[in-house]
Amino acid sequence: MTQIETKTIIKALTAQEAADCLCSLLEPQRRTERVALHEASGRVLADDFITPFPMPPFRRAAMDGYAVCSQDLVEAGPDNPTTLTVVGEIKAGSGLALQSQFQQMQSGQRQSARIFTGAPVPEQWDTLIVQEAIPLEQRRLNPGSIQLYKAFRQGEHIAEAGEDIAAGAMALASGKVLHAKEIAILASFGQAQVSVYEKPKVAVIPVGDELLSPGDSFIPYHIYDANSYMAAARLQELGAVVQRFAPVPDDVEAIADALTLALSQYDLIITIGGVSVGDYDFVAQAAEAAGGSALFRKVLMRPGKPTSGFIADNRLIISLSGNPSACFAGLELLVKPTVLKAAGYIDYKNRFLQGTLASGLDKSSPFTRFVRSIAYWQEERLFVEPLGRDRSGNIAAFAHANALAVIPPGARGAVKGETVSLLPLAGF
Ligand SMILES: Nc1nc2c(c(=O)[nH]1)N[C@H]1C(S)=C(S)[C@@H](COP(=O)(O)OP(=O)(O)OC[C@H]3O[C@@H](n4cnc5c(N)ncnc54)[C@H](O)[C@@H]3O)O[C@H]1N2
Ligand code: MOO
Repeated sequence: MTQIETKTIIKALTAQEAADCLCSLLEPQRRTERVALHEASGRVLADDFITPFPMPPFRRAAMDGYAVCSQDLVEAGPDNPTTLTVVGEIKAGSGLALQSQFQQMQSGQRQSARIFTGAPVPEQWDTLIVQEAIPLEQRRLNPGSIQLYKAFRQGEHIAEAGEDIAAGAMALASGKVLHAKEIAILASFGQAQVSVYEKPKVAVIPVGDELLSPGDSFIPYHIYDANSYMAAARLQELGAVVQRFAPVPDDVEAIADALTLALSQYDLIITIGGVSVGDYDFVAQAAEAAGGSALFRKVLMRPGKPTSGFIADNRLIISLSGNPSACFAGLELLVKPTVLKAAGYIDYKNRFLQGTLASGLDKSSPFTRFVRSIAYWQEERLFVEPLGRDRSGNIAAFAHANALAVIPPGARGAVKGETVSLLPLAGF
């Protein structure tokens, strides 16, 4: 991570600026490991993959039919059938013996071979005629020869060695996320293992005297810690290894101790709660006690205004608000791009879409609002419908939301039919 000059610290940023600030301070992931190909899904490729051989690896049949020399057929026509002798059969998996078997063949001898999709095509033949071009009856009655009534385009239905990917080509660049199709490419080249970036290790520290962990006996006027579970689940989806800490009480020393421990073992630290302006909001003090300096102490967004960023020991601490919706917004807007970058993604920034507001919002806000909404397509237009009941402490709208609608700051809110940006969420 790059060293920060304390004098350039900015205290309040927009959500985009805060995400950019965090990402700019992260060095790209460098630690790598080798994993079995069948366990590589979702991982990020650490080295460019240079092909060790061409693909296809050999000249092969793309259809079931007959291998022929196109030259033998140049004079074939409706009134001038040309007969070729079928001298053998080649199927997929036919080995080297095949090459010698057909070595003697030359063009002009009017010879062909029965051949099947995926089989190697010996050099002597340059064209494949699909079996449908020859009547079934004729093939059955006389499998030893074929009669043709027209010429065929040279090279038809033959896949040349390397026509898909040449040997020595960069088939996949480092930073590529390995999904099914990338894994298919690596498997095609016989790679049983692949070098990927290590998953970033992230600590999640919930803070608050009121917090119980799921499974604890209920205590009146306490609440169950929902946010650290939400954060851990999201971080895992994003490719991180997560350690969820037990809730830490509202105590500077206890929070600072948890941060110090986390800073010694994890790449990135997420705290939740205790970051606003109340007398018992100690996260900022604790971050400083643990050696951190503030990058920003407010994000100009709703929900999630108290979201803060710190840097300590060249590691980032992202402090999310305790209100579940605020925590959620912070996860999507700030933590997601940061973790993706930490995981080695090249393309880690959030992508916003444009949609039409399906209903108006007359709530004003001095900051940009990120409103839990349902986005849907109708007649090729993208609409976005705010879900309402969007108080930051509420959780009911979570289950339905598949987007955050971005409502610009201002006194008037937004009107139905207005074009707004939206951030797609899981389920869109
Ligand atoms: N006088 C002011 N008060 C508040 C302001 C302000 O500007 N002036 N900002 C408000 C805003 S906006 C928010 S958001 C909250 C955020 O406060 P914190 O981030 O410090 O969060 P807490 O106070 O610790 O908790 C808020 C709320 O969320 C519940 N919570 C906390 N942790 C969890 C968890 N892990 N799982 C589920 N729920 C959690 C907590 O019990 C509170 O109800 O501050 C406003 N106040
Ligand atoms: O900014 Mo707070 O996160 O709205 O409730």
